Amino acid sequence: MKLEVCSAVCGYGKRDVIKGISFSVSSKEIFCLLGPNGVGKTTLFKTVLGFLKLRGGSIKVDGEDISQWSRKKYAQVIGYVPQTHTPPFPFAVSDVVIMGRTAHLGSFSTPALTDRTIVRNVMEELGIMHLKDRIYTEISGGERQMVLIARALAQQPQFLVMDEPTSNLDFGNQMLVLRQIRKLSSRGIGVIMTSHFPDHAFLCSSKVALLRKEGFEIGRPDEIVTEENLQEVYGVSVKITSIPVPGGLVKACVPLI
Ligand SMILES: Nc1ncnc2c1ncn2[C@@H]1O[C@H](COP(=O)(O)OP(=O)(O)OP(=O)(O)O)[C@@H](O)[C@H]1O
Repeated sequence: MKLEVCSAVCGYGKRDVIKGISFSVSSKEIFCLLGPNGVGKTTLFKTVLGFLKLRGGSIKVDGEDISQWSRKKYAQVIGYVPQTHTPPFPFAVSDVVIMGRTAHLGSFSTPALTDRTIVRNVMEELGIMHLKDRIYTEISGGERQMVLIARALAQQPQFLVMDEPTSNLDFGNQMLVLRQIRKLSSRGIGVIMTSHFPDHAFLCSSKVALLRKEGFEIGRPDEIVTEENLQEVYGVSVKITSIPVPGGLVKACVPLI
């Protein structure tokens, strides 16, 4: 499947935040959006997910304009891991994850054994089974992040939109999530994610967009995540090095502070 964003304009009120961005994400691709705070990454995500009205251009999945899709159809195709989430009720963690199955249930049906099995499998895979009976509002920020990822995976979408999926996580859980993202893409899911760590683009993405206050640049990680671009966009001097690891070389950014 292919998700195409063509000349999209996104924003609020009278202000266009993103002007005319175009990119595509296919099954198995991991597209990483980088850019400073406030540049419009979340705004773009909310527009792709249909939470904000597209102000220009089009968004298509396999050539079909998605602007008229129902919420249920969106949820069947595109999963979302938001940056933060505060539920109105003190749900048990397993109930939050099972909400990911909503898009697959009929109007009056309750989750079946298959839904519960899917939920158990994703929670086991993410190593959060021990949280299943805890109250979601009483767990840590990082634990919540893992629960939100589990909820999106339980949805079994074709595309996964992840807004800073590693933001609250400790180093071990960051790598667990990046590994999980790679695994999902190898299973056929197209992933669009944001990160504040350029290294994450090297570690798992196949394509990168670097958003600036004015404009953007899209390409392969090694074309976009360069010392010049990082200096220009973040105002930080960075040395990019290649490190030999089993199976090849991996690039890493070392800030010169
Ligand atoms: N609901 C809103 N109404 C009006 N303006 C908004 C709203 N939400 C965000 N903005 C503005 O839109 C711009 C882009 O915000 P956005 O949250 O998309 O940035 P971001 O790149 O995701 O930032 P961060 O990296 O800090 O999460 C900012 O100037 C922000 O102040």
